[in-house]
Amino acid sequence: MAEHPARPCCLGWDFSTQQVKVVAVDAELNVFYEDSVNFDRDLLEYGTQGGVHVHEDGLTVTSPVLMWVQALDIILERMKASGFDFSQVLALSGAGQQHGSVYWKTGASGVLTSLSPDLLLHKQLQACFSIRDSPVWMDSSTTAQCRQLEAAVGGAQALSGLTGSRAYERFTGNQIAKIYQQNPEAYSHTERISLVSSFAASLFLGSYSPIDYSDGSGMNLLQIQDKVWSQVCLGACAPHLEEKLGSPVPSCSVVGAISSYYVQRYGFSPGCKVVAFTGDNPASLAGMRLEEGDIAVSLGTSDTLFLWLREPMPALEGHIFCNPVDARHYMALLCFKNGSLMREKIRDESASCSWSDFSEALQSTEMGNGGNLGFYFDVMEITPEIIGRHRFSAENQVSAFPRAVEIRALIEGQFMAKRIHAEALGYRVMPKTKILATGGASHNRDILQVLADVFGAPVYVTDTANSACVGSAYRAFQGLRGPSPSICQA
Ligand SMILES: O=C(CO)[C@@H](O)[C@H](O)CF
Repeated sequence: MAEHPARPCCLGWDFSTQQVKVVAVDAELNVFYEDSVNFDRDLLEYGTQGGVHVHEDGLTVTSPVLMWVQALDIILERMKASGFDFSQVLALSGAGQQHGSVYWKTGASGVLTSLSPDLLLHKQLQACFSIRDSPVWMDSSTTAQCRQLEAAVGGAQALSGLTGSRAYERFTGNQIAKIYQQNPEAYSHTERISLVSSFAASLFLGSYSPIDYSDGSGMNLLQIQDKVWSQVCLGACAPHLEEKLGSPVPSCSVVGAISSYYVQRYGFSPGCKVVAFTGDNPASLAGMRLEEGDIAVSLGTSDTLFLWLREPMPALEGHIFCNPVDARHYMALLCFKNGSLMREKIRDESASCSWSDFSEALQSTEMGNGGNLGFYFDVMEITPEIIGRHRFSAENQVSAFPRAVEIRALIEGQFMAKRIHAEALGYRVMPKTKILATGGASHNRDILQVLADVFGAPVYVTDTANSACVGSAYRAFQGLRGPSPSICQA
């Protein structure tokens, strides 16, 4: 086998909804290796669609936890077969789809700490989970538990002020409450509850990894200011929950050295460090190298805004998480369901299905659209909860606009809504603000010009395909540097 030159690196993992992915990043931050296992394509025996099972009630959505474990086995075996030099891995970190949860059965820690290097992980962990089908972020079956939690803390705004979000069905505390209420025996046989991120870190550690502040902010359980579990929220969800969760840690913490399983089976260095894993969106914020005052706008099927905040103002819309890069700061996520599908509908109706006609309409109309405003929600919007098309001239509400006015009204309305909701969460445009645009619509310069005009800031286009993985590798390097008193300790 040709000798590869030594190339010290960090690995970044992403345990996402549809796949497990890994990148290797060298000291110059170049990605020189990547691989992925797609659950639907490569693990047919689990029968998932989009990596999940949607249950008959149409609300419950789960993923088989052993599928995630087996995907990791496949990637590691492929890396080994390709001659990847694991001894050069200085540290690793990773991301997981947010809000999903893993339930380790009583006694599982004994298996995790004594893994045999002669066997694959999924063969050894078969009996380690009290819940074999983990609830994931697409689940919306816990509305009753959401109302119970909000009532326990004094309402939706009170919960948002405490944990960064009002109660959401996908948030982990509500999922745990449902399992406790509907499957108390499984809950009583659970010794540890992980997020997908800390579950993945546990596989590498060979012991239970703590939950990090940033992903823990997506549970409706963590007090985001004090960075401790909220006793009133824990108590409202399930008994003895704090001991099952363990104590949360700063996101850039080194949580331990890699398990001897990987040293003996794959040739990792015994000194390889494991840095706390976090949620996919916090990891993406790191991967996009966002700084204070910056915004990342993902213009896809739904539009997602990533904000870096110093002084958050928790609201009933959007989510505030502890910042994964600087524990003194925060990040916010705003999701808008009426994104590209809405833009495509108006393109078809008012620009003859042509993006070039759409662009010409934006070029032929002035910023401010002569005082005409439009808000377009053909599906029930998340932010805020509203549906329908609403048009206003400078004088009053109207039922239609000329074609070119309609197009500018759509785009200006979408971006003004983003700025208004961002500022409601405490975001402020700063002189150094950069806007990073990604996703389909970021290929249209005329749409980006409106984005720049609305925010009064320069717009840069970025590719975020690997952002969660690459961000995780960056965070592994950050963890290696050791806790900077200012930014790693809250
Ligand atoms: O629910 C979400 C964020 O709150 C999603 O972006 C998941 O993190 C996707 F995995």
